Amino acid sequence: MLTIKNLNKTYPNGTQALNDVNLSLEKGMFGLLGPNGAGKSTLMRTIATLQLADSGTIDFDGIDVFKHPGELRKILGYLPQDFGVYPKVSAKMMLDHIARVKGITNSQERKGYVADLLHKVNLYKFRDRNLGDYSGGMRQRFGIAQALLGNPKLIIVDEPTAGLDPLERNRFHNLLSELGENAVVILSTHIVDDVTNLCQNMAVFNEGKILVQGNPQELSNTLNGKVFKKRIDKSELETLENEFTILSNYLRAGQFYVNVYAESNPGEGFEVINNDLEDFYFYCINKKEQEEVTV
Ligand SMILES: Nc1ncnc2c1ncn2[C@@H]1O[C@H](COP(=O)(O)OP(=O)(O)OP(=O)(O)O)[C@@H](O)[C@H]1O
Repeated sequence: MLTIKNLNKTYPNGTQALNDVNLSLEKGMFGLLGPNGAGKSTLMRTIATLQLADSGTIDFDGIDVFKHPGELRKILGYLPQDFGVYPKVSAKMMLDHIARVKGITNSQERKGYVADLLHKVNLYKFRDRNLGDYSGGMRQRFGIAQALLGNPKLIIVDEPTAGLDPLERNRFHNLLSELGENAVVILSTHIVDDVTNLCQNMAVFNEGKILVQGNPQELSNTLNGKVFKKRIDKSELETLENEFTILSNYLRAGQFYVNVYAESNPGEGFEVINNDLEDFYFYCINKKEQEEVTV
């Protein structure tokens, strides 16, 4: 349904944010996972017709997105990374306004539609509260409501859970997971758990490039038996870095650990672990000097 071919973008300051991006997506939740500065927002904004690429094509259900941006906008729902709200306007009034802009001119129809949406994102109770008085999680749910206006076929959400507490994040996840049943949903994030929890399909993205694409569990499984953990003294880290492919270092209950990638047990003190998507993600990012990750 969404096909991106040979997409390139270099900003005037010389930063190459998109480097020959190719992607093919069908209905469902797709996770675009990458570190800060990888180029995720550039890709999201380009798909959402807010900026142009230097070269390449994007096709959604037969619409050439660069030639007919207006056609795409009719079926697009977009929650940008920096989603601002008018603080002195209520959720109900704001959604009503956006619905009118999106062409729902009949006021009775609009009223019912907005009420449905507010129920869906669990904000009906707070419909008359000013958006400026919403919590971060409520604002994000409002953001989803506005992105859902007009039953979009393509939904883009850019780093939506950063800053949400675990409860709000859960609520937000439940809401997002419903969307993938009827639309192509692209979730751009640097939070590995969001992708593990929500997505059937994902790509690791870094330095403007898709490093690998596939099912999160299957990708993670490719490292089975090859990730080893060791408790170390923090001072040993530098030496270990020269010797091994370190995926991550972290604290657990005040103790310092490293996760290492190796074909077989690298030696004393190391134990094989039940590796997860985070290990796979770090593995890909560490391999950044390579064109593509072989799985
Ligand atoms: N308007 C711009 N002009 C110049 N460089 C830009 C512009 N927008 C983004 N960049 C650069 O392009 C690269 C990709 O940025 P982008 O915001 O797309 O990444 P990202 O993956 O969304 O990062 P983050 O997770 O931090 O939001 C970065 O190096 C960034 O500094």
